[in-house]
Amino acid sequence: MSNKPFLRIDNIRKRFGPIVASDGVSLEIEEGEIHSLLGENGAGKSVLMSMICGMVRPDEGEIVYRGEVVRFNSPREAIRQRIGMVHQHFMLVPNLTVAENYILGQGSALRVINDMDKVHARIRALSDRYALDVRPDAVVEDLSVGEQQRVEILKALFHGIDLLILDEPTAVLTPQETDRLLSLMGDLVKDGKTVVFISHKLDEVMRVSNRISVMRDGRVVHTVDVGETNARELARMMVGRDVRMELPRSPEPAGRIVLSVENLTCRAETGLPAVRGVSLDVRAGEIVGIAGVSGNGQTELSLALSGLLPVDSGRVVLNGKDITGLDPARINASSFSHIPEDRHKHGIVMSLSLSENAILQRYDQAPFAARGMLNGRAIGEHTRDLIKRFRVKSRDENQAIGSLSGGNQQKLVVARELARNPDFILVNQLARGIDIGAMEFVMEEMLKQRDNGRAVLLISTELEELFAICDRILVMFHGEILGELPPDRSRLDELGLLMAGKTEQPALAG
Ligand SMILES: Nc1ncnc2c1ncn2[C@@H]1O[C@H](COP(=O)(O)OP(=O)(O)OP(=O)(O)O)[C@@H](O)[C@H]1O
Repeated sequence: MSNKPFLRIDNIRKRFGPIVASDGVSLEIEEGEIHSLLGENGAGKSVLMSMICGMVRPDEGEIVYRGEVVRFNSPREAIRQRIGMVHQHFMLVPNLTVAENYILGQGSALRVINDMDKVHARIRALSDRYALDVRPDAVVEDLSVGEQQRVEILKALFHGIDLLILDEPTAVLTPQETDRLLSLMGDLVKDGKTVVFISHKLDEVMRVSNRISVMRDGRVVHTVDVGETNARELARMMVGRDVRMELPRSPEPAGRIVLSVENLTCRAETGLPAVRGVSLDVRAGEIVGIAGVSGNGQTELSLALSGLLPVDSGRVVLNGKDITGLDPARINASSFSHIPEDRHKHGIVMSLSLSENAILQRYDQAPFAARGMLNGRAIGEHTRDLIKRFRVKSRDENQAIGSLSGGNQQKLVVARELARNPDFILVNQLARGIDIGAMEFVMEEMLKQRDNGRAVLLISTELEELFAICDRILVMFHGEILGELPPDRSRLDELGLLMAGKTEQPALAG
């Protein structure tokens, strides 16, 4: 490694109106290292990476890359300088092939068509070299989430990047796919690439990093070598206190059936079958988990339960009452809370304030409304209480929710839904994007709900989330429930196999 750092971020400041996202942040990335970036929700990780990738311009400070001050005006300019980022939400065009995605916007169609053989050959060579299993002629929408992520990574390599930024890449992967990604990161650095890895999962960060930086309040407050730290210390650096990794649980037996799903079938928006005869019960005082790789019908199951997707056949019964096919507002009013997978689409209205979002389903009910008028004081008090209890990082309750960091938006949705005191809580991705300190708190709140006799159905791709709070875990694959397991970490491999659709061990030869 040379004396000059590969990438030096020097005293960068970035404000959004009164909000300080980067408060004089400085960071050095060395060539050939895996550098992880940790920090609480709203600490400023995404904004910092967006500045390195040309998506956001800093107000002050310098980015020095390979010894030269750089100012990127677009991601394309950053890619030209060999800096690429794989975002949490993939940027691929679903109905095009892998190769077509890679050459989008790359010069004249004629030249590209003539070069298509070369493009395919280059993709195959890179795929072989890094064992990525990417076929250049595969259509993106036919691929699983894990495969699409490999397509995104290979795209960055195809463009010849030397610095790869991965933003929470393991959030949607099975344990097996996560192992594979972590070892790929190792192979990339062996070939001289440099990786920045953003994650809230400390075990992964400990496994792959050379160095780890922790951000707080828009600054890097610690940079440590991996050999000199451990997960517990990292958690403390992030959150400023000890974080409990295991949550105590009371052994209360479950009570009456609150939600019963009988042989439910529905189709995805594309018209293809998505949920194929799912039956399950959730009882008062239990948390039932549904594990699975995303794209196996979980989205449609939760939308169908909450009235957001038509049901083809089967029944949903809540508190003994058939709610199948009711409109979402009526389901919402029947003691049914929903923490949705896609909070932007189904959870919040980005342009509205925190207050307005806090009472979205209850704006016409006491104490928030009386005689047809909104009661601003009651709404304000309620919202401030949610913000305080769930530590939603925000200026005040009148701020637009769209300007909060992703994790803080999620905290407000969870706070709102739990405050409604429902009998049944449907959760799809509880802690999506939430940092570990907040996750501990949110999980404790879920366990309190359980202990107070609520029934919870928790759909998640995060196994840690499921193991931490579920009483039993169902595994969903291709629209069906393939099996049930206790929340026992020693059976992680079994769970991973079920998530990949394997219900039986292969027969022994002979
Ligand atoms: N476009 C914007 N307008 C206003 N404020 C913004 C904007 N983008 C980011 N912020 C603010 O900047 C701060 C840092 O946000 P950032 O998204 O970088 O946090 P983060 O560390 O990535 O958090 P998370 O782990 O929740 O993703 C937050 O307080 C956020 O509200």
